[in-house]
Amino acid sequence: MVHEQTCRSSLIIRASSSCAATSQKLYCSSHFQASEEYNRTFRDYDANVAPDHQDVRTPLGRLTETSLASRRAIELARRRFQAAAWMQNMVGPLDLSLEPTEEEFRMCLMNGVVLCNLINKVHPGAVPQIVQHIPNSPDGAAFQCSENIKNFLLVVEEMKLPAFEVSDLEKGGLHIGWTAKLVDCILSIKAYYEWQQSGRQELWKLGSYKSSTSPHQPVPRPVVSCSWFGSGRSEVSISKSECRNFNDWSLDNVGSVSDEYCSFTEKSGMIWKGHSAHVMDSTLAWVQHVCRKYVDTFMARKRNSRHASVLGIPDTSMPCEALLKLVMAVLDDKSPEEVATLVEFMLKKVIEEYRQQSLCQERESGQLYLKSQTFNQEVNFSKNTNQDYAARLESQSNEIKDLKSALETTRLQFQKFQFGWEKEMEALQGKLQGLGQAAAQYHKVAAENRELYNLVQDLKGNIRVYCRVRPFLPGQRNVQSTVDYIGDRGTIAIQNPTKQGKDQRKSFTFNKVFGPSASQEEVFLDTQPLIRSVLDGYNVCIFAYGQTGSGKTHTMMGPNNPCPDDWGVNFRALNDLFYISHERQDVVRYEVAVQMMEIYNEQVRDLLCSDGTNKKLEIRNNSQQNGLNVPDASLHPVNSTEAVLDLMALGHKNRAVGSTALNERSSRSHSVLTVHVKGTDLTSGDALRGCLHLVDLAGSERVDKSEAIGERLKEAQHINRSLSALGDVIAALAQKSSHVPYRNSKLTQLLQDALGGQAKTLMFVHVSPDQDSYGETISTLKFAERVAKVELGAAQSNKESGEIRELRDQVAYLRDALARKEAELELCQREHRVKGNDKFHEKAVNDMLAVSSTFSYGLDDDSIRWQSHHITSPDSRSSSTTTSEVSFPINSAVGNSGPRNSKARQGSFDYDDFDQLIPHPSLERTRSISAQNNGSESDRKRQMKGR
Ligand SMILES: Nc1ncnc2c1ncn2[C@@H]1O[C@H](COP(=O)(O)OP(=O)(O)OP(=O)(O)O)[C@@H](O)[C@H]1O
Repeated sequence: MVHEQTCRSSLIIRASSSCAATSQKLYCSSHFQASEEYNRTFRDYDANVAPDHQDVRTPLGRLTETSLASRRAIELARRRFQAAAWMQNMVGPLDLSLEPTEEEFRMCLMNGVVLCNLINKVHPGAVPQIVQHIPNSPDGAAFQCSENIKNFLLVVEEMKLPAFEVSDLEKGGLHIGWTAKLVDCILSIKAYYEWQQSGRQELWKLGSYKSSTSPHQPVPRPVVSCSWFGSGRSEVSISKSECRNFNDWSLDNVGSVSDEYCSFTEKSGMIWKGHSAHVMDSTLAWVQHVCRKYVDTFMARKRNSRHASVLGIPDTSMPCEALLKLVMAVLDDKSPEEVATLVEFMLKKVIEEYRQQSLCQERESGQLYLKSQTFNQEVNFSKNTNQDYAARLESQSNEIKDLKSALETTRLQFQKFQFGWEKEMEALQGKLQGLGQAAAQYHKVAAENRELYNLVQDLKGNIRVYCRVRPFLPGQRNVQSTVDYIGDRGTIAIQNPTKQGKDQRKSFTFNKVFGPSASQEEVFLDTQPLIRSVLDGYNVCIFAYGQTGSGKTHTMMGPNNPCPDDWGVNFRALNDLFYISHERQDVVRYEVAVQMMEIYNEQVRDLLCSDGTNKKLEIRNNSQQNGLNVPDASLHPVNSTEAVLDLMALGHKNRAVGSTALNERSSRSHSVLTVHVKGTDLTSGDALRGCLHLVDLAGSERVDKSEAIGERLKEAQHINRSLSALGDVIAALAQKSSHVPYRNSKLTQLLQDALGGQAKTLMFVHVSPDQDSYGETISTLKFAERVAKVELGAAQSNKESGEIRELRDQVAYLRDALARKEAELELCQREHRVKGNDKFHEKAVNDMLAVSSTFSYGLDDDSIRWQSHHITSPDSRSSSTTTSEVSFPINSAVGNSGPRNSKARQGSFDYDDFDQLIPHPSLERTRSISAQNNGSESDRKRQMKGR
């Protein structure tokens, strides 16, 4: 079914009858359903879209020619604007507004330069030479115009694009739309250009193109399938650009397809050709009215979105308006029968299309909805996150505030404490000063206390005698004891079972008597104060006396491998010594050293000699420099009881031990452990010396009873002799004899400084309860009683002031010098005797002897004496000597500074040698004193020098 119109291109639509029938039904249904809504929305349309043309619209919606012309004018204007915009874009900038009038549009194109540039842009080189403006030439503009436009139109013609007349540019028009051809031409170039840009994948259907014989390149015509009307059954061939967007399908498109470039597709069976607009008859007007109503429905829906859900059509008016125009153009030349079918078909297509689009949009909106949901969730999440962050931030800022306030509080508290501490420090400083004063006072009081303490000890007696009765040994049970009674006040009664009457019982009194059951600790208790005296600078001697097997070693050492309870006096004394020295370490610094010797057969042996040679030692009581009586014995510094015990173990190993008939362990030597203590007062710097002799004497048994013979007899005799000498010394001390026989035995010689008046002595007298030992017991107790009655007078501490030390040094120095000179003199005398008649040597010796002097000193009367012996004859055997003596006092006693034997205190020296060898400042002082006291001596010395 084809219908053609002559004045304009016509659209030929082929549709199947079945489609038409279906469309008819749809149309009727939608018509009656929408009639009410149409009447309402039509009025809205008149008010919004065409308010100036309400007078030409009948209640049934008839359209007049005026309204169509008006719409056409609008459409033409839109196409013009579109063309102008595209030209600006392609070859701009142009002297052309966005919405140019038709005259402006013509003026812009009139010289043809824009057109040539445009065609060259689309088809480069299409117009090889563009005539530019020729100034100062009256015909230049006309020439330019004709040449450029002619060339442009040639190219357009070759490209089979819609052209225009040159006259269309040369003069303006009086009717609306006189630039329509110009606009059509531009837009067709635009369409071609866009097809070109798309890659030419579709056919260009706007017309045949010239072959390669054309001076320009062939331009293929694009064929664009528009899916606007359905899926293959019906298609409308139209410019691709005009189908790109549904909104673009406006009156411009209608105008475009109204030209003859709309074509025909065999597939769809529909042909659309351009045709001229005619006045429609009443049927057509009715159809148009229906379309109009349809359009107006969308308009109303645009304003009221709830209608969109009813019809499922996109909420836009422009496509509907374009559709209306299209329908009007299509139905323009149709018969009423054809119109009905065609319209129904078209409406059906429209509805389907819109439904599909609606579905797409729903899908899109669904996706959009999902996206928006996701987005909303993300927004909510981020909002929540932000809220969390904000909450955290707030809590952190609150914490910071709390911390700041806590810091401030702490700072204030610290300041408060600091202030308090400063106050306390001041108070403490005051207290410290007070304590310092108290400490000084304490030292003073402590010193006084020490003096008082030792005074009390002195009052108790410097020789104390304690008696200890040994218990019966295992196996001696049921044996009657000789000890009859032991009283509280140091009384012991010994009974003789073999005698009767007053001779049967003898009593003795000592400082204390310990019975057989007395423990080691009890025995030591009264010894303890003496240990303190050692540290105060006193000499202390503790010795155990008694017959063999009476328990001396047990008291002093304890049994073999003793437990602490069985420790003897030695262990306990040393323990106390170190304990007290440690207690006083802040006041006095003590140095402790140990010697251990034995006296065996009147020979002194070193028990701590590391090489085990047990060499014999000399006792030198005048060795005052270091306070050692036996300076050659090894001296071991110690700082603990354990160290002393180790040394004692070594000493006992070296001690000579033999067995006798009385006691297997009986030792036949006196053991002497001497602990030397040297203290330095940390405050005053005063030095003190003390020593503690711990003596385990050999057994005092009678020789006949011990049944010893040979070597043992000799040992026993030595032991008895030394014990007898000890008794003699004690007796001499008791009688205050001027001579005390210390040198009668090595034992008394060794213990001389501990037995004299300046020492404290404690003797443990041991008694065996055996009846067999009665005689020994009585003699032992008698000896002990004699000792107990000795009054030594006040003990003296070995403290040295600076002056005493100086004098002591001086004396020692002089003694050394004397010893040297004596050795020299003896050597000379020996030589003289050898050479006999050698006059020369004789004279020399005589000279020397003539000036020799003997220096003697003594401290007994707190003075130093100086005696000079002048030899007047060279023959020593017949020489006569004159003696002069000088003595001068010293401020304080030096102590036991030398032997009382006058021989030991004398030496000879030469005055001249004395001057040369002894440049001692103290001697100068001595000599000056000597000179003052004995002028004749110095005179004589000068005479000797002169000679
Ligand atoms: N008080 C005591 N308690 C218990 N046992 C003791 C006591 N005194 C001594 N003995 C014991 O008596 C024995 C002889 O003692 P000890 O060896 O001490 O005598 P001694 O006088 O030292 O003899 P010696 O002169 O031969 O050295 C030892 O077995 C000892 O254990």
